[in-house]
Amino acid sequence: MAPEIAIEAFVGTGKVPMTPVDSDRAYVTFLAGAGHYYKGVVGLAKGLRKVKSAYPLVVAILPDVPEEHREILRSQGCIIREIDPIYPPDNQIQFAMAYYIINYSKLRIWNFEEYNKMVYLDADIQVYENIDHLLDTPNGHFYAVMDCFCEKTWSHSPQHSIGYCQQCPDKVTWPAEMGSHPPLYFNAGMFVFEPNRFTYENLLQTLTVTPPTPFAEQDLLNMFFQQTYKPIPLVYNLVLAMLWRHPENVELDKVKVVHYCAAGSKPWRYTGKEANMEREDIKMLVNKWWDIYNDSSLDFNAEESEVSEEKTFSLPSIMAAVPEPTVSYIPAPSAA
Ligand SMILES: O=c1ccn([C@@H]2O[C@H](COP(=O)(O)OP(=O)(O)O[C@H]3O[C@H](CO)[C@H](O)[C@H](O)[C@H]3O)[C@@H](O)[C@H]2O)c(=O)[nH]1
Ligand SMILES: O[C@H]1[C@H](O)[C@@H](O)[C@H](O)[C@@H](O)[C@H]1O
Repeated sequence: MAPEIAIEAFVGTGKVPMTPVDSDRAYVTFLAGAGHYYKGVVGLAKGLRKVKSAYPLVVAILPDVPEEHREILRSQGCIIREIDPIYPPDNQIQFAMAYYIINYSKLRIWNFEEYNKMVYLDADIQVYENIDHLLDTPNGHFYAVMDCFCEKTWSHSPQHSIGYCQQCPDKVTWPAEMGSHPPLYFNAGMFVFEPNRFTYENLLQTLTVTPPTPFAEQDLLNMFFQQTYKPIPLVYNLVLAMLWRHPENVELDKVKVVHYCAAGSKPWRYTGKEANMEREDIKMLVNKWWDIYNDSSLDFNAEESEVSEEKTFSLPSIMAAVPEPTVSYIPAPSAA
């Protein structure tokens, strides 16, 4: 049976609010390392400007991001929020990608209590239509898009082993002999959440007693928010593999948010040589990303912007009052 998708709240009219917006709402992304992901954040900041989002983009940033990258992000109007890394308990585990270990640090965003509601977006995401209405969704739920289990990064999973995917649950049904049906599982590249200190501490506490698993913080978040998770339509996070795995579920012209997560699809690394990367729809989406990235008319203009500078400058003083709970640090492999 197809799962219930929470669409009633999505009245996205395409209209952009003209009145001053709540300063306790924002978009947030996460940045680690000295590689090229900062380009993703630049692209995202420009993409949000292009769709006339009324809310700022906060960047949860790890200490290993070089100063010149931080400077570029500031010059693009991003609000830089320093975070410390978070690592899971020590364990011999093979992550789906070795660098996923660093993604546990994303959990710090629950501590951004100066915001009541945020939309999290990975740096390899681009927003092509205004999605500010996601910040009007009723509180008390964790909103995200259901993932697909068909790519080989999922080969560790029982779902993948029998060819089951929640995107087409009737094609291969879940066999009774494999136990109870697995709960719905979301992709953690995009989600709507409420920062909250209690949730934050609870998440970190849960992490200390949860052995790491292949999809790192994505698995942890799925477990933690299982009861409050509400699936939202895939137009809010098109995981690219959906294009070749479940084309019948995708209406590309309606997609608002594209997630360049398929192997070889990150626009700043795209060569077209990896599997599926020569598809016309992929080429079109990669070009569309570059068009925004290269569009200098979308560069941040402090005078035109209504993003509150006050907020930018008041952050350190707010956060100075909030001590970070202790977690263990270990060196992480870097993502190219
Ligand atoms: O060196 C890095 C690696 C990651 N990131 C940040 O972490 C995010 C997640 O990394 P990927 O985009 O490479 O991850 P995928 O899209 O392949 O993976 C999926 O699984 C991951 C499991 O850790 C996360 O949950 C992620 O959000 C989800 O989309 C990036 O977008 C970026 O914001 C960096 O800044 N630098
Ligand atoms: O959640 C995962 C993740 O985003 C991976 O990067 C991608 O390869 C998978 O297809 C997806 O299911």
